[in-house]
Amino acid sequence: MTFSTDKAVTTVAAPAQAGLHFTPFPPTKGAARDCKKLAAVHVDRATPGSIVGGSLFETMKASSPRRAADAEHGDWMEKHPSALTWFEAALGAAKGKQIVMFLDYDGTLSPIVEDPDRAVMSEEMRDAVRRVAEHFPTAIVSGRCRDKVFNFVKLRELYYAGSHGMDIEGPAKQSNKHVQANGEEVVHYQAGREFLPVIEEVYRTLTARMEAIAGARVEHNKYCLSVHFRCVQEEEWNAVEEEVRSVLKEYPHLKLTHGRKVLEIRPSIKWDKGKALEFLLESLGYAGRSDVFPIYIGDDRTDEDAFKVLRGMGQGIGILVSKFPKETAASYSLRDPVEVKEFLGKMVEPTNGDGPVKAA
Ligand SMILES: O=P(O)(O)OC[C@H]1O[C@H](O[C@H]2O[C@H](CO)[C@@H](O)[C@H](O)[C@H]2O)[C@H](O)[C@@H](O)[C@@H]1O
Repeated sequence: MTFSTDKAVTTVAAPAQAGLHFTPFPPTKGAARDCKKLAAVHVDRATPGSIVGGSLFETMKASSPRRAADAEHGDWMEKHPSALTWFEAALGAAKGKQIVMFLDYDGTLSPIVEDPDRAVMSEEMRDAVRRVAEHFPTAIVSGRCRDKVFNFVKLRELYYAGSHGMDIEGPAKQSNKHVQANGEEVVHYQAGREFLPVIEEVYRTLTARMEAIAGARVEHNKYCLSVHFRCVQEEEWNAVEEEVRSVLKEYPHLKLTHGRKVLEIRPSIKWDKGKALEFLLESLGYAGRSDVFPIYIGDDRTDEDAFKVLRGMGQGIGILVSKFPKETAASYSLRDPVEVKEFLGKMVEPTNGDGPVKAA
């Protein structure tokens, strides 16, 4: 079996020359979860003597970052050059245009850690994001629910698209305005509200089922759920998947995708991070304008929907955060959140007098 909705990411043709490329909740109880401690209370659910196989195991092996031979890595870097090394080229096409920044959270602004509740971002990163947002409209686009990602980022001036873009809010601009009870005008959008009771029901069922699998946990992200198996012994990954699939059989209007050691359950609606990017550009009054240059930085499969939208628009750049070659529709790459911070810092450095880009 394969994950039905986690579509294979488009492999993109190599740019002729690097640089000329595509200008083209509830919180868990108590303390941090420690994978080693959880492994110690591991209950063996694998069939004795069985070879671990099947979809999840195979898919994870296939999609997990892996070390590549130097030549393979070199080829990949030619297709997806470093946005730091090729900074001038990457941002050259933005000259005179309005940059709009889109930033994924986990693995992009914060390093991947075992306990999702502890994926905090550094003060230095917060400063870098704050400074970028002083110059360009900036949105955080995350699989986490909006409140949770806001509590990590804590910057009111940003737009937040939580639950994989299904729940969007930010300062009011051009369109999609909504007047709140306190009279404040905000950009506001919620897709799939009708799914909230179903998501709640599945959350309760899955949480109960996962109690039998050491290290597994279910995270409530309001419009979607994340079933984490980072702390589950590899032999049991299939058990996690089987439990999830057996529950989802009863819910044909929910779909299953996967990210970094996480299974993600969300409503089967045509809404994703790419749609959120389009919605935000429209809300800011930039829909259909050729003088806009969106930059999207993300590390995970769900970010590919946004990279593809940028490719389709032929405007802006997608930047994949990865140390290893991965299939991606992004044009450029950065190795890790440390490089993301550096890139954000460079974006607001004054260069050539008026800088490479038009300020917001
Ligand atoms: O769209 P994102 O902001 O990247 O959110 C995707 C998922 O991120 C989180 O899980 C991932 O990060 C955790 C903390 O580093 C890590 O423990 C986990 O293994 C990763 O998959 C978040 O907890 C999920 O709810 C998001 O769906």
